[in-house]
Amino acid sequence: MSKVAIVTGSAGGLGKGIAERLGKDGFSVVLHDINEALLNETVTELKGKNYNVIGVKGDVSKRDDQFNLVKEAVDHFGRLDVFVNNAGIEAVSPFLEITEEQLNRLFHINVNGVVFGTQAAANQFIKQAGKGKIINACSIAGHESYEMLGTYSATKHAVKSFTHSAAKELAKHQITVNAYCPGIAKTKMWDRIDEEMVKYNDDLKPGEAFEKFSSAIALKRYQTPEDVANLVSFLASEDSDYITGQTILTDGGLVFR
Ligand SMILES: NC(=O)C1=CN([C@@H]2O[C@H](COP(=O)(O)OP(=O)(O)OC[C@H]3O[C@@H](n4cnc5c(N)ncnc54)[C@H](O)[C@@H]3O)[C@@H](O)[C@H]2O)C=CC1
Ligand SMILES: CC(=O)C(C)=O
Repeated sequence: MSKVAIVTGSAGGLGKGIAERLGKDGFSVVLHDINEALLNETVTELKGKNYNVIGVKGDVSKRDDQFNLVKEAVDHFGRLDVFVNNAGIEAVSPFLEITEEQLNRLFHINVNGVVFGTQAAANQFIKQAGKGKIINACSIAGHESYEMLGTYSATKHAVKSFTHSAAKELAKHQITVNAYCPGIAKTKMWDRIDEEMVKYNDDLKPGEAFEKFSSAIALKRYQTPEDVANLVSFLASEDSDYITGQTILTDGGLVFR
């Protein structure tokens, strides 16, 4: 029986790249997203490449949706081995303009989502007599706090903290909890960040915020979903069995810790 992985927010962007890589690694993969139309498209695309995948629509910020996601995975594939808390959203604004709505929206999805996903996956791993891997999307913004991305950076610092505490508590079940911390990847998320940064700075033209951030990368190229998937593939494999509670940077040399 092949191993089973769930990847949240995998209809597009980094999540899609991770789902495809885990499929290539031999996992049966449950794709999950709030965007049902895009999710269906991606599931069809990956099935066309002969990966063993299904799609489940849901919202990571809703605890019931996360438990339902794990149930659907187990009903369909019989077990669960890896849960990737990938879904996340951004917000761009000066600190003095951060609103209650922005704080609630980002924390609900980026932080509550990771907590609920971890709880749902860990419950299943414990039912299966332990062992399992939880892998969270953190960011360079979980190590460094960025101007105009204050709320987003705070949520990623919270992801780092929950990665540490969950790793400590779940280790007795042989469950590992780690996080990948990407740098600057050209997904829809960065298209939106770039667009918003232009609105707040008359000197910036479209594309320039992305270029400015990217130009500081030591390896001199922006990140692809495959770069991120390489690290997640390792964290999902037995080669990472002795690693837990780590938030690992994959950023081409941008933030040095
Ligand atoms: N793109 C980048 O440069 C970086 C991204 N990250 C993190 O990587 C993760 C993926 O980012 P990207 O692929 O760039 O974003 P993206 O915006 O391109 O894709 C995110 C996916 O998550 C889905 N999603 C959004 N809210 C959801 C919800 N409530 N429930 C379920 N699905 C939902 C979206 O529909 C979309 O398909 C995020 O957690 C992000 O914070 C971290 C560092 C850098
Ligand atoms: C999008 C992101 O994670 C950044 C700017 O670090």
